Amino acid sequence: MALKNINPTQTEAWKKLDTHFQNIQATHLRSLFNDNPSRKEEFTLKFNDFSVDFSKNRITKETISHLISLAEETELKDAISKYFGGDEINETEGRAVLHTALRNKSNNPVLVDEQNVMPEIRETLSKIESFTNEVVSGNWKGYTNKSITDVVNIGIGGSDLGPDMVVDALKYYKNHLNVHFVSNIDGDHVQEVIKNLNPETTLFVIVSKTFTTQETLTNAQTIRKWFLQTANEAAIAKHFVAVSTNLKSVAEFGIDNSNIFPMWNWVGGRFSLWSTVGLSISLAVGFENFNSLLTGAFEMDEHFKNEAFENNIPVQLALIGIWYNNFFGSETEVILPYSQYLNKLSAYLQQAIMESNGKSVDRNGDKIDYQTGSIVWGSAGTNSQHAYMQLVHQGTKMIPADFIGFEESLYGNQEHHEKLMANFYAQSQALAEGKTKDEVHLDLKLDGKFDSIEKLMPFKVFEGNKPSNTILIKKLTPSNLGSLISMYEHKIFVQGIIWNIFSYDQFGVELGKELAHKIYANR
Ligand SMILES: O=P(O)(O)OC[C@H]1O[C@](O)(CO)[C@@H](O)[C@@H]1O
Repeated sequence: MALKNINPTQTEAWKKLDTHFQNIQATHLRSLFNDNPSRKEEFTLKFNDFSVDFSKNRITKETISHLISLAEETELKDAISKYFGGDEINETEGRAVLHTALRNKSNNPVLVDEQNVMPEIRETLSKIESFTNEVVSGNWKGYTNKSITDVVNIGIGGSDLGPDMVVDALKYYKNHLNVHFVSNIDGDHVQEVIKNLNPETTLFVIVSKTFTTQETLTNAQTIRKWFLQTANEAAIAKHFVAVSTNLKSVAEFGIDNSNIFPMWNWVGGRFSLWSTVGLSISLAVGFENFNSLLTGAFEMDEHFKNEAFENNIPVQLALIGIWYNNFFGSETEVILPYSQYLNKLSAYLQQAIMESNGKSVDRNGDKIDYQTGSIVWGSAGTNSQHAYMQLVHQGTKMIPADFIGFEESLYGNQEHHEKLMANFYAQSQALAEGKTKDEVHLDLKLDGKFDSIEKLMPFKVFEGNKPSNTILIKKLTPSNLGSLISMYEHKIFVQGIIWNIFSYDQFGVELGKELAHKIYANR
């Protein structure tokens, strides 16, 4: 069944939000906190090891209630059941959107065209498991009978960003295999990766859902040629595996049938790390950890599917994002994980969010006259503080922020962790509260060319009232990482539903590809 086609700006809730915005836009977060000493508790939602504090947002209970009405009027509930139920909600490509089935740990079947896809998913997972065990244990031998030491993932976009981000995020859980990523068509990228590798002990995982992507095929061919300088064709079977839906083209590349890891059309590239695209993750951290990642995602799926909107973390994140995007006119969001392990999270989310919701026609094909997908950026704190946070604190733009932090560090270096978390809390507090003239007076010393405190004052005052979410998680485990990624995936879904767009195609990237092919052919 098709998704409903409802213009959000024509809903009653939108009109109420418009009026409510006029009333609340000048209200300062300081006064919201002063007026309600239990604001933090009232605006915090808990789930497993997660505690998500929404209190530093420019919202009241009334805002939330209008936003929930917006979700109801745009029939989010019906959309959620179509999403999980395997309906063809990717209508422009005629496909279901079922990355959630890949981590379905329940016994419930998932039907695509009336066929339960769970047996096939489980079979593929066991193929990932046995292959991972063979390689990690050293039983899998290369063409000179040596065990594998290095793995190279060759892919781009969703066939690179997800595995690369997760392998980096779970570095603490890694085994002895060195995992590398080649994505850019820039020949220097591939050269830098292979220059120190030994073909006898390297496994290449070619990841391409379509197996037509110029970057991936070019890099794979270059690596194949490099490999064949020292090995013969028969050795390819021991060193090249592929992940794809296009089994014919993979076979033509010369990859052994038993080395093909299938994936499915109903998994979007940017949501594919849970599928065989996650093979490099499983190789890097072992199948058990990969499976925990899936379980964590599944638990967030269940929360999202079953929890009432007012207690539903992805729904709240999405609604508050819409509040800033469509009423305050914010154009960007910054993602600030206070963990070096998550430094690549925002690069991953850029594709997930911007490729999904960067759309300007609605589900009816009509031009949209309201803002859709946000521009997403960010990197690990505290480095971000010494780079771009000046603009977030005192610039002219309102940039909602997601602070992501962990109660425990992995190596337990308490002094570092306490300093890290002091910064984590300080940033969101500074953004929310700012610093008033009176507070500046108390500690102002005259600097530079200024001969009076009054003249220096404007530069030292912080307006504050800058919103943020605080996502506090007990510890960076594979399972919690799975929940975190799944949380953002569902935020994307909810926003796409409310904006009345199709989130699961990406035609916007095709024109550039076509032109590049033409320019190359006519060079
Ligand atoms: O896995 P493939 O088919 O090589 O595609 C790679 C990427 O290209 C895109 O289609 C966009 O360029 C992404 O959606 C996808 O993740």
